[in-house]
Amino acid sequence: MHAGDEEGWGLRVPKREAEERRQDLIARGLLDRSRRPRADGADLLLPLTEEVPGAELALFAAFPPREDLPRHELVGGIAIMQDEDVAGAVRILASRPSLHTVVVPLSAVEGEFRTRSFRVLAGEPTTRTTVTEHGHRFAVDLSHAYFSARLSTERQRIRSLMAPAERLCDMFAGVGPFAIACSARASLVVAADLNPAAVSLMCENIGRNRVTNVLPVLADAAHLPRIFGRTFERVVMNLPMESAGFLPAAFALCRPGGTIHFYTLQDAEGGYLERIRAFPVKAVTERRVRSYSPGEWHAVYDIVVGE
Ligand SMILES: C[S@@+](CC[C@H](N)C(=O)[O-])C[C@H]1O[C@@H](n2cnc3c(N)ncnc32)[C@H](O)[C@@H]1O
Repeated sequence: MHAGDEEGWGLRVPKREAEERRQDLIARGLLDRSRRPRADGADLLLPLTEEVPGAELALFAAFPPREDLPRHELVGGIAIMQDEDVAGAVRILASRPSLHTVVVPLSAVEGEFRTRSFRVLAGEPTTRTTVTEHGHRFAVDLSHAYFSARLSTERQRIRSLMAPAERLCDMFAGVGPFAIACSARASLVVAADLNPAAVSLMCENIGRNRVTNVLPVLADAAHLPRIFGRTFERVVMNLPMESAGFLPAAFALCRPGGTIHFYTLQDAEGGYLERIRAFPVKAVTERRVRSYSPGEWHAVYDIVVGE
């Protein structure tokens, strides 16, 4: 026991399941984020905000107050800081047992592959980590392939819209998070990307998640209609800077009555409606996904394809 340790309810979980169980407790509002999980042999005790079935009383240390830490974003076991602050990075690393590395970006998200370069400020010298999202585990490498944890709600939204046994085409699939999140509802998911590193990580993720109906394709999305024809009930286009140029390919892939989810960056409500209505469209709805910069946001247009 250490000075400052306090008794509270905890849930004992095997260490190898800890990240998944932690996410589940977060989703149910039961994880006490003010206290540090405690290792006990092959188990981890996760601190709880209240007693739940199977909980036990244990001693937990308090985390240093979060407001004292420099701003950062978490992707799996990696914290991405905004500024190059080595002392701050060391404190961030010590603040959570699940973290292995703290990095700072050296560039914006750039190039055809939408990647960034990073400098490691603390911890293991790697940009590779594992992200757990709604029961799936994704291998990601921040400097070699695009991944954004902020799109997890959007992935679940698309999944919830799917009818059983749909054929889905993810035109810009990255390491496969949309494709794999939606695979349980689909008969077939074709998941394409131009970046060989992204497709290689996607293959790893297909294996890790024991998914058997995702077809990874290393290809330019513009070529997909010639390979697969107009065979899909749903098409995901997540290349927000340049998706509009691929609308002809998306309409050539999506069957009448099917839906295209067109993600784009815009600075005016309905900014892309005119371009979309140049195609056969039965209905279209628009939503804000997240803000990008002052006056600009990522939007998604859900387009029901007409005859
Ligand atoms: C914004 S990322 C989205 C990745 C993924 N959908 C996700 O949410 O993590 C866009 C992806 O499109 C890929 N890409 C860019 N141009 C492409 C093209 N012409 N055809 C296929 N993929 C492309 C990039 O390599 C990148 O992985």
